[in-house]
Amino acid sequence: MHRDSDVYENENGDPGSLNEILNGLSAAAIHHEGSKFSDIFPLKNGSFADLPAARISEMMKLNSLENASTPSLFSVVNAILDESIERKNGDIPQCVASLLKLVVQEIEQRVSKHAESFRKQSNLYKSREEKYQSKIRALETLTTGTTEENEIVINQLQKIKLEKLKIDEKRKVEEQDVIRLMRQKDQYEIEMSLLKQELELSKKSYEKSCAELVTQAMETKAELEKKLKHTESLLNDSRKKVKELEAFSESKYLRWRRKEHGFKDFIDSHAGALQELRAVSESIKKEVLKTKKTYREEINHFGWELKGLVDAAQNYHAVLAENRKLYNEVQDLKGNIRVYCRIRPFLPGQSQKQTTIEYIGENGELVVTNPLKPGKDSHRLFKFNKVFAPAATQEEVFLDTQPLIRSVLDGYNVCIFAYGQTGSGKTYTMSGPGVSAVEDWGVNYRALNDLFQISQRRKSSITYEIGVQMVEIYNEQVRDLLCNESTQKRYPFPPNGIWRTDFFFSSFSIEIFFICLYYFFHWRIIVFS
Ligand SMILES: Nc1ncnc2c1ncn2[C@@H]1O[C@H](COP(=O)(O)OP(=O)(O)OP(=O)(O)O)[C@@H](O)[C@H]1O
Repeated sequence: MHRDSDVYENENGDPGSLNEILNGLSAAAIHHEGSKFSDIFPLKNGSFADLPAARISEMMKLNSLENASTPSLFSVVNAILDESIERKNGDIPQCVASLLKLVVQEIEQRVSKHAESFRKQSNLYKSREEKYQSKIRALETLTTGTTEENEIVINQLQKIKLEKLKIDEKRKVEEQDVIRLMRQKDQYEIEMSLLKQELELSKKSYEKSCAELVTQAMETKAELEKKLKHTESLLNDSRKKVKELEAFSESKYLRWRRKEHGFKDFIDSHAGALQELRAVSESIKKEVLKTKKTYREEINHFGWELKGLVDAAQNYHAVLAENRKLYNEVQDLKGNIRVYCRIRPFLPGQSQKQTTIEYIGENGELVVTNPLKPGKDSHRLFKFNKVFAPAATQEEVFLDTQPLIRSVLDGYNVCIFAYGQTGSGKTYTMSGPGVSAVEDWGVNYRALNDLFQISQRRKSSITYEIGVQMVEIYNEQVRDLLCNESTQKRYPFPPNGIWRTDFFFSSFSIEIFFICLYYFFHWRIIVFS
Protein backbone atom coordinates (compact mmCIF):
# COMPACT_ATOMS: atom_id res chain seq x y z
CA MET A 1 0.00 0.00 0.00
CA HIS A 2 1.29 3.53 -0.79
CA ARG A 3 1.98 5.87 2.11
CA ASP A 4 0.47 9.42 1.96
CA SER A 5 3.92 10.97 1.41
CA ASP A 6 4.38 8.66 -1.58
CA VAL A 7 1.07 9.69 -2.99
CA TYR A 8 1.76 13.42 -3.06
CA GLU A 9 5.32 13.37 -4.46
CA ASN A 10 6.52 12.03 -7.81
CA GLU A 11 9.74 10.09 -8.36
CA ASN A 12 11.79 13.28 -8.56
CA GLY A 13 10.44 14.45 -5.22
CA ASP A 14 8.08 16.93 -6.90
CA PRO A 15 4.55 17.12 -5.75
CA GLY A 16 2.10 15.37 -8.24
CA SER A 17 -1.22 16.69 -9.51
CA LEU A 18 -4.53 15.63 -7.88
CA ASN A 19 -5.41 13.53 -10.94
CA GLU A 20 -2.13 11.68 -10.58
CA ILE A 21 -2.79 11.17 -6.90
CA LEU A 22 -6.26 9.83 -7.67
CA ASN A 23 -4.88 7.72 -10.50
CA GLY A 24 -2.23 6.47 -8.13
CA LEU A 25 -4.91 5.63 -5.59
CA SER A 26 -6.96 3.78 -8.25
CA ALA A 27 -3.90 1.94 -9.54
CA ALA A 28 -2.94 0.99 -6.00
CA ALA A 29 -6.46 -0.23 -5.38
CA ILE A 30 -6.64 -2.08 -8.68
CA HIS A 31 -3.31 -3.84 -8.20
CA HIS A 32 -3.92 -4.72 -4.62
CA GLU A 33 -3.63 -8.48 -4.35
CA GLY A 34 -6.84 -10.39 -3.68
CA SER A 35 -9.04 -7.30 -3.14
CA LYS A 36 -9.75 -5.86 -6.56
CA PHE A 37 -12.73 -3.56 -6.14
CA SER A 38 -14.49 -4.59 -9.36
CA ASP A 39 -14.35 -8.16 -8.01
CA ILE A 40 -15.95 -7.07 -4.74
CA PHE A 41 -18.60 -4.75 -6.27
CA PRO A 42 -20.08 -6.01 -9.56
CA LEU A 43 -21.41 -2.58 -10.48
CA LYS A 44 -21.93 -2.83 -14.25
CA ASN A 45 -23.29 -6.26 -14.94
CA GLY A 46 -24.39 -7.41 -11.52
CA SER A 47 -26.54 -6.02 -8.77
CA PHE A 48 -25.58 -4.86 -5.34
CA ALA A 49 -28.77 -6.39 -3.95
CA ASP A 50 -27.55 -9.75 -5.17
CA LEU A 51 -24.68 -9.61 -2.66
CA PRO A 52 -25.39 -11.86 0.31
CA ALA A 53 -25.17 -10.41 3.82
CA ALA A 54 -22.26 -12.71 4.65
CA ARG A 55 -20.27 -11.37 1.68
CA ILE A 56 -20.93 -7.70 2.71
CA SER A 57 -19.86 -8.37 6.30
CA GLU A 58 -16.74 -10.12 4.97
CA MET A 59 -15.92 -7.02 2.88
CA MET A 60 -16.42 -4.80 5.90
CA LYS A 61 -14.05 -6.93 7.98
CA LEU A 62 -11.33 -7.09 5.32
CA ASN A 63 -11.07 -3.25 5.11
CA SER A 64 -11.54 -3.60 1.38
CA LEU A 65 -12.75 0.03 1.20
CA GLU A 66 -9.28 1.33 1.97
CA ASN A 67 -8.10 -0.16 -1.28
CA ALA A 68 -10.94 1.21 -3.39
CA SER A 69 -10.70 4.39 -5.39
CA THR A 70 -12.91 7.29 -4.40
CA PRO A 71 -14.96 7.45 -7.67
CA SER A 72 -15.59 3.75 -7.39
CA LEU A 73 -16.76 4.27 -3.78
CA PHE A 74 -19.18 6.97 -4.98
CA SER A 75 -20.35 4.68 -7.75
CA VAL A 76 -20.97 2.01 -5.10
CA VAL A 77 -22.98 4.42 -2.99
CA ASN A 78 -25.03 5.52 -6.01
CA ALA A 79 -25.56 1.94 -7.05
CA ILE A 80 -26.68 0.94 -3.53
CA LEU A 81 -29.11 3.85 -3.42
CA ASP A 82 -30.42 3.23 -6.94
CA GLU A 83 -30.80 -0.42 -6.19
CA SER A 84 -32.58 0.25 -2.94
CA ILE A 85 -34.89 2.82 -4.47
CA GLU A 86 -35.70 0.65 -7.44
CA ARG A 87 -36.04 -2.75 -5.81
CA LYS A 88 -36.71 -2.22 -2.15
CA ASN A 89 -39.03 0.77 -2.41
CA GLY A 90 -36.73 2.93 -0.30
CA ASP A 91 -36.16 0.38 2.46
CA ILE A 92 -32.45 -0.12 3.19
CA PRO A 93 -31.48 -3.27 5.11
CA GLN A 94 -29.27 -2.92 8.19
CA CYS A 95 -26.21 -4.49 6.57
CA VAL A 96 -26.46 -2.18 3.55
CA ALA A 97 -26.84 0.82 5.82
CA SER A 98 -23.73 -0.26 7.71
CA LEU A 99 -21.83 -0.58 4.44
CA LEU A 100 -23.01 2.85 3.33
CA LYS A 101 -21.88 4.27 6.62
CA LEU A 102 -18.45 2.75 6.17
CA VAL A 103 -18.22 4.05 2.60
CA VAL A 104 -19.22 7.55 3.70
CA GLN A 105 -16.68 7.46 6.56
CA GLU A 106 -14.00 6.38 4.12
CA ILE A 107 -14.90 9.24 1.75
CA GLU A 108 -14.88 11.74 4.63
CA GLN A 109 -11.48 10.53 5.78
CA ARG A 110 -10.10 10.81 2.29
CA VAL A 111 -11.52 14.28 1.73
CA SER A 112 -10.04 15.47 5.05
CA LYS A 113 -6.73 13.82 4.11
CA HIS A 114 -6.79 15.60 0.75
CA ALA A 115 -7.56 18.94 2.39
CA GLU A 116 -4.72 18.38 4.86
CA SER A 117 -2.33 17.48 2.06
CA PHE A 118 -3.41 20.56 0.08
CA ARG A 119 -2.76 22.72 3.11
CA LYS A 120 0.67 21.18 3.54
CA GLN A 121 1.45 21.64 -0.16
CA SER A 122 0.25 25.23 -0.08
CA ASN A 123 2.55 25.88 2.89
CA LEU A 124 5.38 24.15 1.02
CA TYR A 125 4.76 26.27 -2.03
CA LYS A 126 4.69 29.44 0.14
CA SER A 127 8.00 28.51 1.83
CA ARG A 128 9.55 27.74 -1.55
CA GLU A 129 8.25 31.07 -2.92
CA GLU A 130 9.80 32.85 0.02
CA LYS A 131 13.04 30.93 -0.63
CA TYR A 132 12.96 31.99 -4.28
CA GLN A 133 12.18 35.59 -3.33
CA SER A 134 15.18 35.64 -1.04
CA LYS A 135 17.25 34.09 -3.80
CA ILE A 136 15.97 36.83 -6.18
CA ARG A 137 16.85 39.49 -3.68
CA ALA A 138 20.29 37.98 -3.27
CA LEU A 139 20.71 37.88 -6.98
CA GLU A 140 19.54 41.48 -7.33
CA THR A 141 22.18 42.48 -4.84
CA LEU A 142 24.65 40.53 -6.81
CA THR A 143 23.60 42.37 -10.01
CA THR A 144 24.89 45.43 -8.52
CA GLY A 145 28.28 43.57 -8.59
CA THR A 146 29.97 42.75 -11.82
CA THR A 147 28.14 42.96 -15.09
CA GLU A 148 29.19 39.51 -16.05
CA GLU A 149 28.06 38.22 -12.89
CA ASN A 150 25.05 40.34 -13.40
CA GLU A 151 24.47 38.86 -16.76
CA ILE A 152 24.93 35.41 -15.40
CA VAL A 153 22.73 36.22 -12.55
CA ILE A 154 20.26 37.79 -14.97
CA ASN A 155 20.31 34.69 -17.03
CA GLN A 156 19.85 32.61 -13.94
CA LEU A 157 17.20 34.98 -12.89
CA GLN A 158 15.56 34.61 -16.25
CA LYS A 159 15.71 30.89 -15.82
CA ILE A 160 14.39 31.18 -12.36
CA LYS A 161 11.69 33.50 -13.58
CA LEU A 162 10.82 31.01 -16.24
CA GLU A 163 10.80 28.30 -13.64
CA LYS A 164 8.75 30.52 -11.44
CA LEU A 165 6.35 31.13 -14.27
CA LYS A 166 6.12 27.44 -14.83
CA ILE A 167 5.66 26.86 -11.15
CA ASP A 168 3.10 29.61 -11.07
CA GLU A 169 1.30 28.00 -13.93
CA LYS A 170 1.52 24.69 -12.21
CA ARG A 171 0.40 26.33 -9.06
CA LYS A 172 -2.51 27.97 -10.85
CA VAL A 173 -3.44 24.60 -12.32
CA GLU A 174 -3.10 23.00 -8.91
CA GLU A 175 -5.09 25.81 -7.34
CA GLN A 176 -7.72 25.30 -9.95
CA ASP A 177 -7.58 21.61 -9.11
CA VAL A 178 -7.82 22.45 -5.45
CA ILE A 179 -10.79 24.72 -6.19
CA ARG A 180 -12.31 21.99 -8.28
CA LEU A 181 -11.63 19.47 -5.56
CA MET A 182 -13.00 21.83 -2.95
CA ARG A 183 -16.12 22.27 -5.05
CA GLN A 184 -16.21 18.53 -5.50
CA LYS A 185 -15.74 18.16 -1.76
CA ASP A 186 -18.60 20.59 -1.14
CA GLN A 187 -20.69 18.69 -3.60
CA TYR A 188 -19.73 15.43 -1.91
CA GLU A 189 -20.46 16.94 1.42
CA ILE A 190 -23.89 17.97 0.17
CA GLU A 191 -24.41 14.51 -1.25
CA MET A 192 -23.13 13.02 1.95
CA SER A 193 -25.47 15.16 4.03
CA LEU A 194 -28.29 14.06 1.72
CA LEU A 195 -27.14 10.50 2.06
CA LYS A 196 -26.90 10.90 5.79
CA GLN A 197 -30.41 12.29 5.87
CA GLU A 198 -31.63 9.41 3.71
CA LEU A 199 -29.68 7.05 5.87
CA GLU A 200 -31.21 8.53 8.98
CA LEU A 201 -34.65 8.30 7.45
CA SER A 202 -34.00 4.74 6.35
CA LYS A 203 -32.59 3.95 9.76
CA LYS A 204 -35.59 5.46 11.47
CA SER A 205 -38.03 3.68 9.20
CA TYR A 206 -36.00 0.53 9.65
CA GLU A 207 -35.99 0.93 13.43
CA LYS A 208 -39.67 1.70 13.34
CA SER A 209 -40.39 -1.34 11.26
CA CYS A 210 -38.06 -3.31 13.55
CA ALA A 211 -39.99 -2.12 16.59
CA GLU A 212 -43.24 -2.92 14.87
CA LEU A 213 -41.86 -6.29 13.94
CA VAL A 214 -40.68 -6.85 17.51
CA THR A 215 -44.10 -5.96 18.95
CA GLN A 216 -45.73 -8.02 16.25
CA ALA A 217 -43.32 -10.84 17.03
CA MET A 218 -44.10 -10.53 20.73
CA GLU A 219 -47.80 -10.56 20.06
CA THR A 220 -47.41 -13.42 17.65
CA LYS A 221 -45.21 -15.23 20.15
CA ALA A 222 -47.78 -14.79 22.91
CA GLU A 223 -50.52 -15.85 20.57
CA LEU A 224 -48.43 -18.77 19.37
CA GLU A 225 -47.65 -19.78 22.94
CA LYS A 226 -51.33 -19.66 23.73
CA LYS A 227 -52.08 -21.65 20.61
CA LEU A 228 -49.23 -24.00 21.47
CA LYS A 229 -50.70 -24.67 24.90
CA HIS A 230 -54.10 -25.21 23.36
CA THR A 231 -52.54 -27.40 20.69
CA GLU A 232 -50.60 -29.35 23.34
CA SER A 233 -53.77 -29.98 25.30
CA LEU A 234 -55.48 -30.96 22.06
CA LEU A 235 -52.49 -33.13 21.24
CA ASN A 236 -52.70 -34.85 24.62
CA ASP A 237 -56.40 -35.43 24.11
CA SER A 238 -55.68 -36.67 20.61
CA ARG A 239 -52.95 -38.98 21.91
CA LYS A 240 -55.34 -40.42 24.47
CA LYS A 241 -57.97 -40.81 21.81
CA VAL A 242 -55.42 -42.32 19.45
CA LYS A 243 -54.43 -44.84 22.12
CA GLU A 244 -58.05 -45.68 22.79
CA LEU A 245 -58.73 -45.90 19.09
CA GLU A 246 -55.62 -48.01 18.60
CA ALA A 247 -56.72 -50.42 21.34
CA PHE A 248 -60.24 -50.44 19.96
CA SER A 249 -59.05 -50.87 16.39
CA GLU A 250 -56.62 -53.60 17.50
CA SER A 251 -59.39 -55.56 19.18
CA LYS A 252 -61.68 -54.88 16.24
CA TYR A 253 -58.91 -55.86 13.84
CA LEU A 254 -58.38 -59.13 15.68
CA ARG A 255 -62.12 -59.75 15.73
CA TRP A 256 -62.40 -58.97 12.03
CA ARG A 257 -59.35 -61.09 11.39
CA ARG A 258 -60.97 -64.02 13.13
CA LYS A 259 -64.19 -63.36 11.27
CA GLU A 260 -62.27 -63.05 8.04
CA HIS A 261 -60.60 -66.39 8.68
CA GLY A 262 -63.98 -67.90 9.48
CA PHE A 263 -65.53 -66.39 6.37
CA LYS A 264 -62.56 -67.42 4.32
CA ASP A 265 -62.83 -71.01 5.51
CA PHE A 266 -66.57 -70.83 5.00
CA ILE A 267 -66.14 -69.38 1.51
CA ASP A 268 -63.41 -71.89 0.67
CA SER A 269 -65.51 -74.78 1.87
CA HIS A 270 -68.54 -73.39 0.03
CA ALA A 271 -66.47 -72.71 -3.06
CA GLY A 272 -65.24 -76.30 -2.92
CA ALA A 273 -68.77 -77.51 -2.29
CA LEU A 274 -70.00 -75.27 -5.10
CA GLN A 275 -67.44 -76.69 -7.46
CA GLU A 276 -68.38 -80.17 -6.39
CA LEU A 277 -72.04 -79.25 -6.82
CA ARG A 278 -71.30 -77.86 -10.26
CA ALA A 279 -69.46 -81.03 -11.16
CA VAL A 280 -72.28 -83.09 -9.68
CA SER A 281 -74.83 -80.89 -11.47
CA GLU A 282 -72.98 -81.41 -14.74
CA SER A 283 -72.81 -85.14 -14.18
CA ILE A 284 -76.49 -85.12 -13.13
CA LYS A 285 -77.38 -83.21 -16.29
CA LYS A 286 -75.48 -85.75 -18.34
CA GLU A 287 -77.05 -88.51 -16.30
CA VAL A 288 -80.51 -86.98 -16.79
CA LEU A 289 -79.93 -86.75 -20.53
CA LYS A 290 -78.62 -90.26 -20.53
CA THR A 291 -81.52 -91.41 -18.33
CA LYS A 292 -83.99 -89.62 -20.60
CA LYS A 293 -82.52 -91.43 -23.53
CA THR A 294 -82.49 -94.73 -21.65
CA TYR A 295 -85.97 -94.03 -20.33
CA ARG A 296 -87.25 -93.41 -23.83
CA GLU A 297 -85.62 -96.63 -25.00
CA GLU A 298 -86.92 -98.50 -21.97
CA ILE A 299 -90.40 -97.07 -22.45
CA ASN A 300 -90.35 -98.41 -25.96
CA HIS A 301 -88.91 -101.67 -24.75
CA PHE A 302 -91.31 -101.70 -21.84
CA GLY A 303 -94.22 -101.16 -24.17
CA TRP A 304 -93.24 -104.29 -26.01
CA GLU A 305 -92.72 -106.18 -22.75
CA LEU A 306 -95.98 -104.87 -21.35
CA LYS A 307 -97.72 -106.11 -24.34
CA GLY A 308 -96.15 -109.51 -23.72
CA LEU A 309 -97.01 -109.23 -20.01
CA VAL A 310 -100.62 -108.39 -20.78
CA ASP A 311 -100.69 -111.40 -23.00
CA ALA A 312 -99.03 -113.44 -20.26
CA ALA A 313 -101.48 -112.08 -17.63
CA GLN A 314 -104.35 -113.00 -19.86
CA ASN A 315 -102.91 -116.47 -20.13
CA TYR A 316 -101.86 -116.58 -16.44
CA HIS A 317 -104.89 -118.38 -15.11
CA ALA A 318 -104.61 -120.94 -17.83
CA VAL A 319 -100.88 -121.34 -17.05
CA LEU A 320 -101.61 -121.51 -13.30
CA ALA A 321 -104.17 -124.19 -13.82
CA GLU A 322 -101.71 -126.07 -15.97
CA ASN A 323 -99.00 -125.56 -13.29
CA ARG A 324 -101.27 -126.91 -10.61
CA LYS A 325 -102.06 -129.84 -12.76
CA LEU A 326 -98.38 -130.50 -13.41
CA TYR A 327 -97.47 -129.99 -9.77
CA ASN A 328 -100.12 -132.43 -8.70
CA GLU A 329 -98.82 -134.85 -11.19
CA VAL A 330 -95.27 -134.38 -9.76
CA GLN A 331 -96.60 -134.74 -6.22
CA ASP A 332 -98.40 -137.85 -7.29
CA LEU A 333 -95.22 -139.15 -8.80
CA LYS A 334 -93.15 -138.21 -5.74
CA GLY A 335 -95.95 -139.01 -3.35
CA ASN A 336 -98.03 -136.45 -1.58
CA ILE A 337 -96.94 -137.68 1.75
CA ARG A 338 -93.21 -137.78 2.32
CA VAL A 339 -91.63 -139.32 5.33
CA TYR A 340 -88.16 -138.42 6.51
CA CYS A 341 -86.21 -139.97 9.29
CA ARG A 342 -83.66 -138.06 11.41
CA ILE A 343 -81.38 -139.95 13.72
CA ARG A 344 -80.48 -138.07 16.87
CA PRO A 345 -76.86 -138.33 18.01
CA PHE A 346 -76.06 -139.79 21.38
CA LEU A 347 -76.61 -137.44 24.20
CA PRO A 348 -73.71 -136.70 26.55
CA GLY A 349 -73.28 -139.64 28.99
CA GLN A 350 -74.92 -142.21 26.63
CA SER A 351 -72.74 -145.16 25.54
CA GLN A 352 -71.67 -145.11 21.89
CA LYS A 353 -71.65 -148.97 21.70
CA GLN A 354 -75.38 -149.28 22.30
CA THR A 355 -76.32 -148.08 18.78
CA THR A 356 -78.88 -150.12 16.85
CA ILE A 357 -78.24 -148.39 13.52
CA GLU A 358 -76.70 -150.94 11.19
CA TYR A 359 -76.93 -149.21 7.84
CA ILE A 360 -78.03 -145.87 6.42
CA GLY A 361 -78.69 -145.96 2.66
CA GLU A 362 -78.54 -143.06 0.24
CA ASN A 363 -81.95 -143.93 -1.15
CA GLY A 364 -83.68 -143.72 2.25
CA GLU A 365 -82.99 -147.22 3.50
CA LEU A 366 -82.29 -147.79 7.17
CA VAL A 367 -81.26 -151.07 8.77
CA VAL A 368 -81.55 -151.36 12.54
CA THR A 369 -80.51 -154.34 14.65
CA ASN A 370 -82.11 -155.93 17.66
CA PRO A 371 -79.55 -158.21 19.34
CA LEU A 372 -82.23 -159.54 21.67
CA LYS A 373 -83.98 -161.25 18.73
CA PRO A 374 -82.34 -164.20 17.01
CA GLY A 375 -81.81 -164.88 13.28
CA LYS A 376 -83.52 -162.85 10.63
CA ASP A 377 -85.54 -160.92 13.16
CA SER A 378 -82.39 -159.38 14.57
CA HIS A 379 -82.15 -157.04 11.52
CA ARG A 380 -85.01 -154.93 10.34
CA LEU A 381 -85.10 -152.75 7.17
CA PHE A 382 -87.04 -149.44 7.00
CA LYS A 383 -87.69 -147.41 3.86
CA PHE A 384 -88.09 -143.60 3.97
CA ASN A 385 -87.94 -140.81 1.42
CA LYS A 386 -84.64 -139.83 3.02
CA VAL A 387 -82.70 -140.64 6.20
CA PHE A 388 -80.73 -137.87 7.94
CA ALA A 389 -77.66 -139.23 9.75
CA PRO A 390 -76.78 -138.00 13.27
CA ALA A 391 -74.28 -135.53 11.80
CA ALA A 392 -76.93 -133.83 9.58
CA THR A 393 -77.29 -130.11 10.26
CA GLN A 394 -80.49 -128.12 10.75
CA GLU A 395 -79.98 -126.48 7.34
CA GLU A 396 -79.69 -129.86 5.52
CA VAL A 397 -82.99 -131.00 7.05
CA PHE A 398 -84.68 -127.73 6.06
CA LEU A 399 -83.35 -127.67 2.47
CA ASP A 400 -85.26 -130.88 1.68
CA THR A 401 -88.54 -129.38 2.85
CA GLN A 402 -87.97 -125.89 1.46
CA PRO A 403 -89.47 -126.44 -2.08
CA LEU A 404 -92.51 -127.97 -0.55
CA ILE A 405 -92.93 -125.08 1.88
CA ARG A 406 -92.46 -122.48 -0.90
CA SER A 407 -95.29 -124.06 -2.87
CA VAL A 408 -97.77 -122.52 -0.38
CA LEU A 409 -96.98 -119.17 -2.08
CA ASP A 410 -98.47 -120.66 -5.24
CA GLY A 411 -101.62 -121.56 -3.39
CA TYR A 412 -100.93 -125.10 -2.20
CA ASN A 413 -101.53 -126.43 1.32
CA VAL A 414 -98.54 -127.87 3.14
CA CYS A 415 -98.33 -129.73 6.42
CA ILE A 416 -95.18 -130.70 8.29
CA PHE A 417 -95.80 -133.37 10.85
CA ALA A 418 -93.16 -134.31 13.44
CA TYR A 419 -93.56 -137.64 15.11
CA GLY A 420 -91.47 -139.56 17.63
CA GLN A 421 -91.05 -140.77 21.15
CA THR A 422 -90.09 -138.52 23.99
CA GLY A 423 -86.57 -137.16 23.69
CA SER A 424 -86.16 -138.28 20.09
CA GLY A 425 -85.53 -134.69 18.88
CA LYS A 426 -88.87 -133.37 17.50
CA THR A 427 -88.55 -130.00 19.19
CA TYR A 428 -84.88 -129.81 18.25
CA THR A 429 -85.72 -130.41 14.59
CA MET A 430 -88.77 -128.15 14.35
CA SER A 431 -87.73 -125.26 16.61
CA GLY A 432 -84.04 -125.81 17.35
CA PRO A 433 -82.01 -125.73 20.53
CA GLY A 434 -82.06 -121.91 20.55
CA VAL A 435 -83.02 -118.86 18.44
CA SER A 436 -79.98 -116.62 19.02
CA ALA A 437 -77.76 -118.39 16.46
CA VAL A 438 -79.14 -118.72 12.93
CA GLU A 439 -77.47 -122.10 12.41
CA ASP A 440 -79.50 -123.46 15.36
CA TRP A 441 -82.81 -122.43 13.86
CA GLY A 442 -85.20 -125.35 13.25
CA VAL A 443 -87.58 -125.92 10.33
CA ASN A 444 -90.28 -123.59 11.72
CA TYR A 445 -88.05 -120.53 11.96
CA ARG A 446 -86.31 -121.21 8.68
CA ALA A 447 -89.61 -121.84 6.83
CA LEU A 448 -91.25 -118.67 8.15
CA ASN A 449 -88.10 -116.60 7.54
CA ASP A 450 -87.91 -117.88 3.97
CA LEU A 451 -91.59 -117.24 3.31
CA PHE A 452 -91.46 -113.71 4.73
CA GLN A 453 -88.40 -112.85 2.69
CA ILE A 454 -90.10 -114.04 -0.50
CA SER A 455 -93.32 -112.17 0.32
CA GLN A 456 -91.24 -109.04 0.99
CA ARG A 457 -89.50 -109.36 -2.38
CA ARG A 458 -92.81 -109.79 -4.14
CA LYS A 459 -94.67 -107.04 -2.26
CA SER A 460 -94.65 -104.71 -5.27
CA SER A 461 -96.69 -107.18 -7.29
CA ILE A 462 -98.33 -109.53 -4.75
CA THR A 463 -99.88 -108.94 -1.34
CA TYR A 464 -99.87 -111.99 0.93
CA GLU A 465 -102.16 -112.46 3.88
CA ILE A 466 -100.58 -114.93 6.26
CA GLY A 467 -102.26 -116.99 8.98
CA VAL A 468 -100.92 -119.82 11.18
CA GLN A 469 -102.44 -122.63 13.12
CA MET A 470 -100.75 -124.65 15.85
CA VAL A 471 -102.45 -127.71 17.29
CA GLU A 472 -101.51 -130.55 19.57
CA ILE A 473 -102.75 -134.13 19.43
CA TYR A 474 -102.20 -135.75 22.72
CA ASN A 475 -103.99 -138.83 24.07
CA GLU A 476 -106.27 -138.75 21.02
CA GLN A 477 -107.31 -135.19 21.87
CA VAL A 478 -106.71 -132.34 19.44
CA ARG A 479 -106.16 -128.95 21.07
CA ASP A 480 -105.59 -125.43 19.79
CA LEU A 481 -102.29 -124.26 21.24
CA LEU A 482 -102.81 -120.59 20.24
CA CYS A 483 -106.21 -120.20 21.97
CA ASN A 484 -106.34 -118.58 25.41
CA GLU A 485 -109.92 -119.64 26.27
CA SER A 486 -109.90 -123.14 27.78
CA THR A 487 -113.46 -123.95 26.57
CA GLN A 488 -112.54 -123.41 22.96
CA LYS A 489 -109.20 -125.20 23.09
CA ARG A 490 -110.54 -128.71 22.44
CA TYR A 491 -111.67 -130.01 19.07
CA PRO A 492 -114.06 -129.30 17.34
CA PHE A 493 -112.87 -125.71 16.98
CA PRO A 494 -115.30 -122.86 16.27
CA PRO A 495 -115.39 -121.67 12.62
CA ASN A 496 -112.19 -119.78 11.79
CA GLY A 497 -111.33 -119.93 15.48
CA ILE A 498 -107.95 -121.51 15.02
CA TRP A 499 -106.56 -119.00 12.48
CA ARG A 500 -104.29 -116.45 13.96
CA THR A 501 -102.55 -113.63 12.25
CA ASP A 502 -100.04 -113.49 15.12
CA PHE A 503 -97.25 -115.95 15.47
CA PHE A 504 -96.63 -117.80 18.60
CA PHE A 505 -93.87 -120.31 19.09
CA SER A 506 -92.97 -122.31 22.14
CA SER A 507 -91.46 -125.65 22.90
CA PHE A 508 -93.77 -128.32 24.23
CA SER A 509 -93.09 -131.51 26.14
CA ILE A 510 -95.76 -133.48 24.34
CA GLU A 511 -95.88 -136.77 22.46
CA ILE A 512 -97.00 -135.38 19.12
CA PHE A 513 -96.11 -131.98 17.70
CA PHE A 514 -98.04 -130.67 14.78
CA ILE A 515 -97.73 -127.54 12.77
CA CYS A 516 -99.76 -126.50 9.82
CA LEU A 517 -99.18 -123.41 7.75
CA TYR A 518 -101.83 -122.17 5.46
CA TYR A 519 -101.22 -119.16 3.34
CA PHE A 520 -103.92 -117.18 1.80
CA PHE A 521 -102.96 -115.15 -1.05
CA HIS A 522 -104.47 -113.21 -3.75
CA TRP A 523 -102.90 -112.00 -6.92
CA ARG A 524 -102.78 -108.45 -7.88
CA ILE A 525 -102.18 -108.05 -11.55
CA ILE A 526 -100.54 -104.76 -12.35
CA VAL A 527 -101.49 -103.37 -15.69
CA PHE A 528 -99.08 -100.78 -17.09
CA SER A 529 -100.43 -98.15 -19.36
N1 LIG B 1 -80.05 -133.83 16.09
C1 LIG B 1 -79.73 -133.61 17.37
N2 LIG B 1 -78.49 -133.30 17.66
C2 LIG B 1 -78.12 -133.05 18.93
N3 LIG B 1 -78.92 -133.14 19.99
C3 LIG B 1 -80.19 -133.45 19.75
C4 LIG B 1 -80.66 -133.72 18.43
N4 LIG B 1 -81.96 -134.02 18.51
C5 LIG B 1 -82.29 -133.98 19.82
N5 LIG B 1 -81.25 -133.64 20.57
C6 LIG B 1 -81.25 -133.46 22.00
O1 LIG B 1 -82.02 -134.50 22.57
C7 LIG B 1 -82.78 -134.04 23.66
C8 LIG B 1 -84.25 -134.30 23.44
O2 LIG B 1 -84.68 -133.66 22.31
P1 LIG B 1 -86.11 -133.01 22.16
O3 LIG B 1 -86.50 -132.37 23.41
O4 LIG B 1 -86.20 -132.31 20.92
O5 LIG B 1 -87.00 -134.33 22.08
P2 LIG B 1 -88.60 -134.34 21.94
O6 LIG B 1 -88.87 -135.41 20.98
O7 LIG B 1 -89.12 -133.01 21.60
O8 LIG B 1 -89.05 -134.75 23.39
P3 LIG B 1 -90.54 -134.57 23.99
O9 LIG B 1 -91.47 -135.40 23.15
O10 LIG B 1 -90.42 -135.12 25.33
O11 LIG B 1 -90.85 -133.19 23.92
C9 LIG B 1 -82.49 -132.58 23.78
O12 LIG B 1 -81.54 -132.40 24.79
C10 LIG B 1 -81.94 -132.21 22.44
O13 LIG B 1 -81.01 -131.22 22.57
